[in-house]
Amino acid sequence: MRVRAPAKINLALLVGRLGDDGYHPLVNLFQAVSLLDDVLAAPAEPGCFTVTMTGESAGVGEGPDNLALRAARLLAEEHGGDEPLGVALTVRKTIPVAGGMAGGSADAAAALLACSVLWDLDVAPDQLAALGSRLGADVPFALLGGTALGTGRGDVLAPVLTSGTFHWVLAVAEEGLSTPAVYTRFDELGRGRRPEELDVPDELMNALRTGDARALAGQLHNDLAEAALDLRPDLSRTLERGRELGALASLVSGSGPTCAFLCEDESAAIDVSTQLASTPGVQAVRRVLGPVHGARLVSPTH
Ligand SMILES: C[C@](O)(CO)[C@H](O)COP(=O)(O)OP(=O)(O)OC[C@H]1O[C@@H](n2ccc(N)nc2=O)[C@H](O)[C@@H]1O
Ligand SMILES: Nc1ncnc2c1ncn2[C@@H]1O[C@H](COP(=O)(O)OP(=O)(O)OP(=O)(O)O)[C@@H](O)[C@H]1O
Repeated sequence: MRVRAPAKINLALLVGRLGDDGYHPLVNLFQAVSLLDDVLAAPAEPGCFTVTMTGESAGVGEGPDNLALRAARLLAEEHGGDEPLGVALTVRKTIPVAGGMAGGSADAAAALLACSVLWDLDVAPDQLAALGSRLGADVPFALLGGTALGTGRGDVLAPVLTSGTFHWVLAVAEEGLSTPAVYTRFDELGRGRRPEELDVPDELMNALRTGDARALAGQLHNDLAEAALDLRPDLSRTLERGRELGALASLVSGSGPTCAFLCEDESAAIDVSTQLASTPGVQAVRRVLGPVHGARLVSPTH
């Protein structure tokens, strides 16, 4: 079974004050984009769970902490019944590791879906999402895809209506950033919002509904950007460079350090992407579209 799952961009990320559970209440407007990881789930001896990482996966271990492996084990524990199960997973990564694009979450989501099909388990989508949220706050969105509003830890999702396709350019940084470290710096800066400040503006929802990239550009917002830039001041040069090159807006994706640039159309995105590649600190540039679907099975020949 082969499942493909998308990376995400946070169109709006509003962050409340740290809760007693160690998490922040969020208003998290996600969009899935066409940068995809692939997880292949092949039969293995009962009780045998393995993962092999391929592609751009430097720094990700193949041990018990691997998110795809944890997802498979969790699914077997909770829904596997009495028969011992096993799986040999192979992950092919294109989503940057520790890039603020939920790559680990995409792998976990893909592994949940691939194993549920491989093992022929009767698990409903909302049950998979519930398992996913135990693995990471971004996992339920990687299952759902599209454009969606996340509340709670970002894992309680409601789909959002959009028209057309948005053109994005991504600048992948040379080194990743740790999500907990960015949240900790956010706390140190004392920027947590009061509950009444956790709300998405109507203008943002309207821009998505009408597919108006210019209007959307004026509404993109990430509360974690200041903390990410504080840890990685070099990112401000990348953000600035994208705007100089004609992007409608630039933003840090989630906890960073990937920067996302919204472009008017395909030709503007080609211009931005070709010229951005030479910016110091930028390791790779990717041109992607959003929204795309969440984790889904692909035929073995793809
Ligand atoms: C920054 C985002 O990517 C935006 O979508 C997410 O909020 C992070 O999602 P994630 O990496 O799937 O998060 P998890 O793996 O569940 O948590 C990693 C760490 O991020 C912090 N965390 C995450 C989500 C949240 N609502 N509040 C938090 O404070 C916590 O320190 C947690 O220990
Ligand atoms: N299959 C996996 N793919 C990527 N990272 C994994 C995986 N399994 C475990 N990890 C670990 O998870 C951590 C976060 O990696 P990830 O690529 O998901 O970061 P991220 O995109 O910044 O996350 P997010 O945007 O959800 O906050 C890294 O320390 C990485 O080693």
